[in-house]
Amino acid sequence: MSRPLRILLSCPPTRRCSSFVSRMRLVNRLKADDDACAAALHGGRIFLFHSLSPLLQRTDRGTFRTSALTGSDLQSILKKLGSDESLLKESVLIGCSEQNQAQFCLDVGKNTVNPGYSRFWSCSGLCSGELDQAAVEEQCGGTFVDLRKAFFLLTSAEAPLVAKGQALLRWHQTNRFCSATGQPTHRNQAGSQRFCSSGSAIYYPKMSPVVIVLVSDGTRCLLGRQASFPRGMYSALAGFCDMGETLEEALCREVAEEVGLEVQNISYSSSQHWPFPHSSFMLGCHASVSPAHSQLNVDHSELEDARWFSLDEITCALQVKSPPRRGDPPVLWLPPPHAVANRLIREWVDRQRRGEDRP
Ligand SMILES: NC(=O)C1=CN([C@@H]2O[C@H](COP(=O)(O)OP(=O)(O)OC[C@H]3O[C@@H](n4cnc5c(N)ncnc54)[C@H](OP(=O)(O)O)[C@@H]3O)[C@@H](O)[C@H]2O)C=CC1
Ligand SMILES: [Mg+2]
Repeated sequence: MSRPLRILLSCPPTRRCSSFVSRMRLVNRLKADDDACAAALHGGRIFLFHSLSPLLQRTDRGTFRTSALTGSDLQSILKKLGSDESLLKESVLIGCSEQNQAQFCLDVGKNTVNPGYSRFWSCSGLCSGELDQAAVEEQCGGTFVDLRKAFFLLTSAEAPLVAKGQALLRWHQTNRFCSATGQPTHRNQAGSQRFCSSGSAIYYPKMSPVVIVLVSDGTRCLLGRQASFPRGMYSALAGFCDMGETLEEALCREVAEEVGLEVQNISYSSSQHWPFPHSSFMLGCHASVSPAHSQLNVDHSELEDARWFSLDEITCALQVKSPPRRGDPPVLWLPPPHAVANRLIREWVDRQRRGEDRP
């Protein structure tokens, strides 16, 4: 039996660690030490997924929150459902709470079937088999909700947690073979790495870098929509970075490709992990064009439409709380508060109100 983690992981007695530092060190240690990570599972909190949909609970106020079980509670539930502890060990580490409790995600749906999933605990095909969704929901008192819906039902504190968990679970489910040798890969206990069984390669979870930019001409901001967006929704321009590009190069290329403009005055705002459709690392920026060079030439193979919007139009759109329904009059709808696009738009509005963005 391992020593209690709090002792194992504490800072040297002469130096007091801040709680942030000790949490980061706890996570780092659990990634490196399979035994410590397996021990942490029992006292940790585990967020359940079924076929990549997170388990949510409805609160008394009708809102939704994530539902995390302790390792021991989950163990009893798994036992009741005819499963065993080896399924618990397929959990992946996603972080650590402010109370220094390790946080994990576990998919009990059909994608978990992966004989030899763990490097240290051999599993037969059966032990990592799918659990019945309705039976798990009943035992846990929650509902598995598609991530696209769940992400926007949760608060901005909880949404990134399930997004990260789903992205990590998805990465494991789609990286079971080494792309160099074709051999199966195996994970460490935390799920922060996969190893080729031939010993020739280590793989780490990946995100694709995406630049997202709100272009301003001083009094208006530029938003575009793809045909696949929900009705009425426009967002900041975005695009995947090409191999070898800087953030600035990717930004200038994307704007040139999509709307035919040359931007200047690029400034970085903030970033976010975006789980849709796969894992992207969104790098949010502002940029500008002069009003004399704001004529759009939209590439309709990329965007259904792109337009300049005034401060009044954006201010009204920020008040719209739900997407327009079929039959409703056309209304501009902006990406929801969790999206970095929304943050860029709000920053632009603030700057306009302070008169900072005008030419
Ligand atoms: N969080 C937020 O606020 C927002 C997030 N986004 C996200 O930004 C992402 C990128 O925006 P989008 O305008 O679609 O990007 P792009 O303008 O780069 O166009 C997407 C196309 O680029 C190609 N592509 C190149 N590299 C990749 C890669 N690594 N992964 C996937 N496709 C690639 C694909 O073309 P092909 O299919 O022809 O191969 C794809 O259809 C989207 O996933 C979107 O969800 C967008 C707006 C707001
Ligand atoms: Mg794009």
